[in-house]
Amino acid sequence: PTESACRTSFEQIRKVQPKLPLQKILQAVGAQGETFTLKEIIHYLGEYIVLKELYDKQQQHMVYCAGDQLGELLGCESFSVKDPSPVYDMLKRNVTSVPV
Ligand SMILES: C[C@@H](c1ccc(Cl)cc1)n1cnc(-c2ccccc2)c1-c1c(C(=O)NCCN2CCN(C3CCCCC3)CC2)[nH]c2cc(Cl)ccc12
Repeated sequence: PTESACRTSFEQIRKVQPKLPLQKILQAVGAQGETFTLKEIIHYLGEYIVLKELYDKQQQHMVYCAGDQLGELLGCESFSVKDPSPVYDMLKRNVTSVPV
């Protein structure tokens, strides 16, 4: 079962514009352009975590982002991928919706 099954349709299609600090993180993993779907942003953030090895090799659901720009944005030192709320709260604060 893919996690996208539980994603709202909004995340699948509507484009949002990340604010500058989030945009910088997405660009670090090769994202191009100014607007993305939330699904794309989540995908890029996952790549970023892997690329910067922010996840715990033993407990791979734990992300330690203290000292990283991601941690600044999230306002936390670590989080579990099993509890997406800090990430979605951060996204709400760091994207603006693009008028249709
Ligand atoms: C369900 C999903 C998720 C998605 C959103 C949220 Cl708010 C939580 C959780 N998820 C489950 N594990 C991860 C994960 C775990 C460790 C390292 C990187 C990603 C993710 C995250 C994805 C992603 O796009 N995931 C798909 C393929 N991932 C599987 C895990 N894979 C890694 C597992 C550890 C070893 C390296 C590969 C990478 C590809 N995007 C994210 C972005 C953030 Cl801010 C946080 C976590 C994730």
